Amino acid sequence: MTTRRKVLVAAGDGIGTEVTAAAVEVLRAVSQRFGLGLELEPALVGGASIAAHGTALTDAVLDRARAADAILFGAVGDPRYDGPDAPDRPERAILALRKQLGLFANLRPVRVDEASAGRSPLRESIVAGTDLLVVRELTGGIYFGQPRGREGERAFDTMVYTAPEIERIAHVAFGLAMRRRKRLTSVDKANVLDTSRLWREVVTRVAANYPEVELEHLLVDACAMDMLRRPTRFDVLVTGNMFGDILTDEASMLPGSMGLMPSASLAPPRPDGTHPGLYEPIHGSAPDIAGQGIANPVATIASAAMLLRSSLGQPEAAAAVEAAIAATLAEGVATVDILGPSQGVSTQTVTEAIVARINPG
Ligand SMILES: NC(=O)C1=CN([C@@H]2O[C@H](COP(=O)(O)OP(=O)(O)OC[C@H]3O[C@@H](n4cnc5c(N)ncnc54)[C@H](O)[C@@H]3O)[C@@H](O)[C@H]2O)C=CC1
Ligand SMILES: CC(C)CC(=O)C(=O)O
Ligand SMILES: [Mg+2]
Repeated sequence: MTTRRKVLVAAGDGIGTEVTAAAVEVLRAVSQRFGLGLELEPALVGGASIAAHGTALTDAVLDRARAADAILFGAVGDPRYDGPDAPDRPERAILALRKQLGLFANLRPVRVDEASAGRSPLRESIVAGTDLLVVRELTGGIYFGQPRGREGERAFDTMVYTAPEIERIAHVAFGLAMRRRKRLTSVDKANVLDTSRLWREVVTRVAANYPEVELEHLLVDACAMDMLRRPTRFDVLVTGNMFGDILTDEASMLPGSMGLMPSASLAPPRPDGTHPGLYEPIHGSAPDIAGQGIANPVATIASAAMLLRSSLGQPEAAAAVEAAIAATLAEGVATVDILGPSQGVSTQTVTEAIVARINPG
């Protein structure tokens, strides 16, 4: 198998820089322990790139992203560039990377383990045992549809999906369901939207290739409710770009924090079976806590584990990182979003505890 090892590290803004620095420490430790020879190359994106170059994503960084074996991404978003006169919007960087690199499949696992199960008995009784995977279509839908624009007091966006776009994400989701508990929930708004009626038709068609998978269709509003009422009933969910974005922020409250939610954004596989991919926590730059050293680094470190497995073909190294995260949380070492201000520790303390478990030397 080809040795893949060049990782572009695009930290971005706000807590993106803090949680990415933590994941880099972990990648260095795992590289040392497993002799991976990882090359970690920093790159400016988002507000940091606007400040330096006037644009959220330079062509040079896009070229480096194309050439890398994988990308570790923090988060973009900076209130300084929210206004109408801003030279660019930081968020354009992540949207452009997804589109330009063809990262159409966004996998967002949600697991509730002992350590993160709710701290109230009622909550624990609902969420314990949750193990679901949201497969979000990432390069189509309303975030990319044309036309879009603003005409004075009127603004518009367009939701577009084509059958081939739906078909390929459906195949990814059915394939993953086959390797899990063989249940797939397709989430749409077919009672209102034409794009959703096509979505439902195409997913049903693709299902014929996977007779062992039990398929159900669920409207997105009902899904939002059931995600909180009975999350353990879900195995794999497949949905469009915006619904997947919203449902996964909601799902982060099952383990208890956005800071526990990793993600992988994948392009079609290479001949050796690995995928070009971008790996990022599902959260944003969190300006409300940026600079305080209290951001939860677990989502980004768990994203780095996904990177090792899916883009670099290093399942043992990935498992070592995941085991170190689980052991650290189980021992009660966690940030304030999990344990509250009196017991929560800093980003650095959690990171050091994870690194120490990977590389005790
Ligand atoms: N992929 C990306 O780069 C994303 C960028 N954004 C951008 O981030 C900026 C802030 O957006 P928000 O709506 O505030 O969403 P956010 O995800 O940054 O924060 C939402 C809430 O969760 C908390 N939180 C998030 N991550 C955390 C962590 N690791 N540890 C502890 N607490 C955490 C924050 O403190 C905040 O209270 C915006 O500019 C938005 O556009 C938002 C989502 C994804
Ligand atoms: C810029 C946004 C679309 C990013 C986001 O919220 C996400 O991907 O979860
Ligand atoms: Mg989001």
